[in-house]
Amino acid sequence: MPHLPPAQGLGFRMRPSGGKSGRPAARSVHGVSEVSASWWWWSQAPLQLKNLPVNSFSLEFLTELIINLEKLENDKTFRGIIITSDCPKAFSAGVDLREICGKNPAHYTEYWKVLQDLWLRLYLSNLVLISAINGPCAAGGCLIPLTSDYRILADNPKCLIGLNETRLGISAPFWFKDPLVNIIGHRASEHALQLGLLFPPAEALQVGIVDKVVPKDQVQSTALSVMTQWLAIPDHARQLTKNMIRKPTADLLVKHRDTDIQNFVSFISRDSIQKSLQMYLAKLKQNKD
Ligand SMILES: CCCCC/C=C\C/C=C\CCC/C=C/C(=O)SCCNC(=O)CCNC(=O)[C@H](O)C(C)(C)COP(=O)(O)OP(=O)(O)OC[C@H]1O[C@@H](n2cnc3c(N)ncnc32)[C@H](O)[C@@H]1OP(=O)(O)O
Repeated sequence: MPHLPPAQGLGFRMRPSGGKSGRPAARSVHGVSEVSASWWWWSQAPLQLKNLPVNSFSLEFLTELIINLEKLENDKTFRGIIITSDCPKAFSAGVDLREICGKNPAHYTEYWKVLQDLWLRLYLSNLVLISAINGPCAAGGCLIPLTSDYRILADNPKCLIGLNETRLGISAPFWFKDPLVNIIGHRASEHALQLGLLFPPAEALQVGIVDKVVPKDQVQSTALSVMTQWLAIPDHARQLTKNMIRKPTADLLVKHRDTDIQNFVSFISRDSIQKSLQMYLAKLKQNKD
């Protein structure tokens, strides 16, 4: 892991709500983020993503997320995580475009490798992962939902979800496409991916990219109730089954990850792509005004 300087506004929060176990809240500060590990409910941890303003995946944020997931995975008292956003504007805006614009090939290589690491850790996690999606998530912003076991989306027209890469003039990586195919099927994925569809809640539910749509103020309580159902299953049986179903998909990335990195680095280093990225970033800033 690279050494990371302290940063403000970056972190993950595990919010206490009068935990049933009676355990005292543990609070520790690590490098870039403050992690307050408390018990909210027996063996489930709410993980709130907070990289203001839009939870874009900076290298630093990705690295911290991986470290925190590893800690939860190794802490045998946790059996599941509810992942949500603590940023009002988005669940996640995906790849942080500043990480892939105006940097050098070594940086792009490291960035893509860490993004792959996060995907692998999530996709093969032994924990029950539930995405409580309380904001928009486009393209790379779908990484966490697509690698989760269950997705709950807030019923708000701003909460668009989907792999819209083609609309940005790029193609989704195969390891984004594969989980989508596994979730919504081949034909629906062809349609969604080629057209770069971003689904509003009702359509997202219909196509199956999310499992439930509920009013925004019920996303957390619904996630808790779904988690209770999943935790009623013995861990070892559920984990073996999850692994059996997901391993072939994960193995594809493991096998092809070096080639995938090379392809990404050579693509992103092109002058034409760098120019498009600069224009897209400028457009995002203009839209704000
Ligand atoms: C030509 C484009 C090419 C893009 C990629 C090229 C190559 C990559 C190759 C392969 C990767 C494939 C797989 C993954 C791809 C991705 O994830 S690409 C990123 C996809 N995400 C987006 O396009 C989301 C863009 N953002 C938005 O749509 C909106 O910001 C929003 C999340 C809906 C929130 O809207 P709003 O509430 O109106 O907030 P603002 O638009 O004002 O945004 C606030 C600030 O956040 C900055 N920002 C937004 N998204 C990103 C981002 N992805 N990376 C970095 N920064 C981002 C935005 O500029 C604002 O900044 P300032 O406050 O103005 O400084």
